[in-house]
Amino acid sequence: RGHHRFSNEIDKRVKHHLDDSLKPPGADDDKWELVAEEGEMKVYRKELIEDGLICDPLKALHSIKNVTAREMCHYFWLTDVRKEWEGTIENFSVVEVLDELTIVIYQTHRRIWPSAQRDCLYVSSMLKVDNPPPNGDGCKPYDTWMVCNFSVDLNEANPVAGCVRALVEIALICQTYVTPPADGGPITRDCLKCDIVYVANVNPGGWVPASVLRSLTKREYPKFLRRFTAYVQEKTKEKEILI
Ligand SMILES: O=S(=O)(CCO)c1ccc(-c2ccc(C3CCCC3)c([C@H]3C[C@H]3c3ccccn3)c2)cc1
Repeated sequence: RGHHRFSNEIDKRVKHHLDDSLKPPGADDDKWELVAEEGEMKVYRKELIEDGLICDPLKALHSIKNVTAREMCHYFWLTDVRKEWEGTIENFSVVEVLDELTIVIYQTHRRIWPSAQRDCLYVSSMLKVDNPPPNGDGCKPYDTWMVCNFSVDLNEANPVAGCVRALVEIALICQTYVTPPADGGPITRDCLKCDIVYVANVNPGGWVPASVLRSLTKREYPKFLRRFTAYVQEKTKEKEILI
């Protein structure tokens, strides 16, 4: 991984997510509200208003079979396939390449009537976590990968006129669990499980009706997690295991 002007910022945010985001809700004292539950997927939210804007933190836990942490993060980070699973952005472009796993993305979101359209400009970095904190239930993950997306204030070349800049601080933290086959045979996809923690802190950057935004997030995050995880399972099922 190359060193660049955002390296220290990335390290700081990765440390924050490992110290804070990996904890399951309920471990810490603050009140997470379960807003959606479908099978292994649990989506939590906290109500938070900053400067009069709805900035509700979101934390989702999920566990999916047959894929690795690296594969989940790879397909989340890779812009070539972004449109295959991301249904709420209108357009995006890679503004800058910082190293082989770190880029800057500019994207516009579909407008939410009656508020103005939003755009985001953020660093997106994928990395393997070398020394993950031990998790509660005792069994050690095979490996831990993360994608960190956070807003930066750069002079975007040609922002879409009329957009209000939303600020994002997002992490996808994935851990692979491998159950070797009893007969000592090779590891196949049905030996794999990937536990996911997805955290999203989005500041809308300006006024959006509270009821509209809250019902949108309550619907869109579970939909995104359902669609994205199914996409990765489908995309990898005939492929060599990337671990
Ligand atoms: O995980 S990612 O990095 C994937 C790359 O795209 C990500 C996910 C979500 C967002 C985002 C940005 C803006 C908004 C709002 C704020 C006011 C108007 C738009 C929302 C709210 C609306 C919620 C939402 C949740 C899930 C999907 C889309 N929409 C979410 C940004 C990045």
